[in-house]
Amino acid sequence: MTAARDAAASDPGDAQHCAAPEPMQAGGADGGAERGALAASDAALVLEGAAFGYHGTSRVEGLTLAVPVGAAVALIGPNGSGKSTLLRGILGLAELTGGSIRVFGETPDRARRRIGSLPQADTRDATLPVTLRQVVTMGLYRSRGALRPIGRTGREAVSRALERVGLSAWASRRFGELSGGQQQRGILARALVSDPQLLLLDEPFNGLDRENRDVLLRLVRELRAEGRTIIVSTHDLEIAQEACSHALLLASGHHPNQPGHPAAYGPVEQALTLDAVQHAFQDTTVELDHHTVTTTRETE
Ligand SMILES: Nc1ncnc2c1ncn2[C@@H]1O[C@H](COP(=O)(O)OP(=O)(O)OP(=O)(O)O)[C@@H](O)[C@H]1O
Repeated sequence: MTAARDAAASDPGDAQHCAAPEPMQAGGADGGAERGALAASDAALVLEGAAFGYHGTSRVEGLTLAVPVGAAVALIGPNGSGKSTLLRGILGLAELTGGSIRVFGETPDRARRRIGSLPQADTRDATLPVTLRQVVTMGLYRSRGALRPIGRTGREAVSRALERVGLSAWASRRFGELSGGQQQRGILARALVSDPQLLLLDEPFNGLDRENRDVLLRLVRELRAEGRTIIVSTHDLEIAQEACSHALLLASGHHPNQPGHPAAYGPVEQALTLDAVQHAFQDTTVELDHHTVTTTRETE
């Protein structure tokens, strides 16, 4: 295995496998120093003791870190450690159950127009009778509202987004007729159409074939080179090493109902260490070399 995908299939809630060491400080891999050095205006995201969850219950907690503008952060952790919940919290869709959050110095609700997001593939309905172009156009509704006509500028933005992900020729196709990888790129175009400064990508590489994976990897690098900030959750640690400047590792709680917590945060080369990966993926054997990070369940 060249990724933590299989490890992530293990049950994070099994307390026997979760005899975890005390959580490392999120700033442990230089995150603290970085946070101190970053003026609020240089940070795309600042979390101070933040916790996020649902119905008053935290699902991920203890997040104290700053993400510099222009960083690409790989968000890594086993199933249930709270990756999606954190991403939803940044969008203002999961409750802030503790601490504070600032996105470009604002609350998530106020910053929402500056954020583009790609949700997990299994949260989409591909049966809707809409074309790819219509799906991408939906990305403009957040800033303009669904009832206001899109106009020429909007149509051009949609065309540019489609071109960017290499799907111009497929614009009139029904979304559900596209392959999984093309749908993924289409949703990325929807996220890009409003020219966001912060992109939240929830496991965009899951289930992609090599070609679509490479297209997406290239896009992540390009978007970052344009100065956009990206937070991408992934089970593929190679992607973190290939395309990201920073890594945030989340570990599961010690018991099924305990929230996840950060195991490490910082520049990839400092945060993505064997120790930190082992801490995050507690019931797996992890190997790390210059090129690949391999995890294997101990039971295998
Ligand atoms: N809408 C919700 N309401 C209540 N609990 C939720 C909701 N969504 C997720 N959870 C719970 O929050 C915890 C964290 O889930 P989350 O999806 O954030 O983890 P994850 O790290 O993204 O996992 P995965 O890798 O499987 O996507 C889990 O225990 C999950 O059951």
